Amino acid sequence: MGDENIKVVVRCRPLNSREIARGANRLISMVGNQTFITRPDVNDPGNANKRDGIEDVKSFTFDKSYWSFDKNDPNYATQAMLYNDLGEEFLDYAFEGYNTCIFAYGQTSAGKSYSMMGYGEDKGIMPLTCCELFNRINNNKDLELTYQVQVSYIEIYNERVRDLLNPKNKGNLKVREHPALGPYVEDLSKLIVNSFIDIEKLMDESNKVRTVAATNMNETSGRSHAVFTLLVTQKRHDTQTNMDTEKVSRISFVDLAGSERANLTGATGTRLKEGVNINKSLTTFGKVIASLAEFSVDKKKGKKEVFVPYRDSVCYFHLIYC
Ligand SMILES: Nc1ncnc2c1ncn2[C@@H]1O[C@H](COP(=O)(O)OP(=O)(O)OP(=O)(O)O)[C@@H](O)[C@H]1O
Repeated sequence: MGDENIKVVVRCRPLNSREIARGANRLISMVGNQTFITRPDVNDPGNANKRDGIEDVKSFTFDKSYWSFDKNDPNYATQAMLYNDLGEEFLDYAFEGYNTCIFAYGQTSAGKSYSMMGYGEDKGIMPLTCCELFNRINNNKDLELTYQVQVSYIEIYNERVRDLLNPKNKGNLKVREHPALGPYVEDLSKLIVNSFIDIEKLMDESNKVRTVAATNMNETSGRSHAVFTLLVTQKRHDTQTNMDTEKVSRISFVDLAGSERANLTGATGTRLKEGVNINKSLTTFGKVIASLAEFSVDKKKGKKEVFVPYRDSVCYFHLIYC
């Protein structure tokens, strides 16, 4: 985005069984922070004329390109590498009192849930960050400082907000706007947790509740956006002045629903309606990010206002302010 406050990274996953069965070729390669995409018909002599004047390989530059194509490759980017690069920095900012947010965006089966949550022993950035948060808290030697950690977990499905920590609350939670604090979800549970084990238990329970349905493209396709938030309160008691001060920061992890095209997924009926809502909110996401990027450029030129369409989707009205 060209803004030092936003980092954009990309990760390439291994071919899945469906792609291997189809005899799919790898079109992606990565060098340093660059990602290259080769045209699928590059070796097809029959298409040589069509390719005239069009690049065979397109290159894209990101803050970092993670190569996770082959677990046996010495350059394979592990979950720990992603955490070390991104999660550590998040925690540093949180302890300084800043709010941070990480989104995983990509089409279904791209590896969003793998990178964010992880599967089995391959823990993703979310659990690894939570684990290290408690390591740092437990290693705190400053006797004037105490911590409180709260978590909330929501899913946004068909533009409706649902509390994953209180699934009995089936309702459609309202996103409201506080005049000073900005948007918030009304009646959302915020549970106090005292250890990483507490968080693991909550995640396990709530992930079972998450709206997941198999599509043609991914057996465990997440059909909803999921937002897990850590609210960290640092309380300092100054023994000399007998005064208390508080620093509150928020870390939000967002696992977006797949950005697939409806015809590829074989979606009909409810699945198609979901797809339409998912794409609507992802289109809004694109517009919001583009407007923020424009704002960042215009701000440098002295322009003060750019319209950012947060309200076009309940998802971004809530998320972008996280
Ligand atoms: N970096 C990786 N290394 C190894 N396997 C991976 C990696 N990323 C993804 N996978 C595997 O690819 C499959 C699809 O990944 P995942 O479920 O994370 O996709 P997704 O983007 O969350 O899809 P959806 O939007 O449909 O929920 C999973 O079986 C996962 O284990």
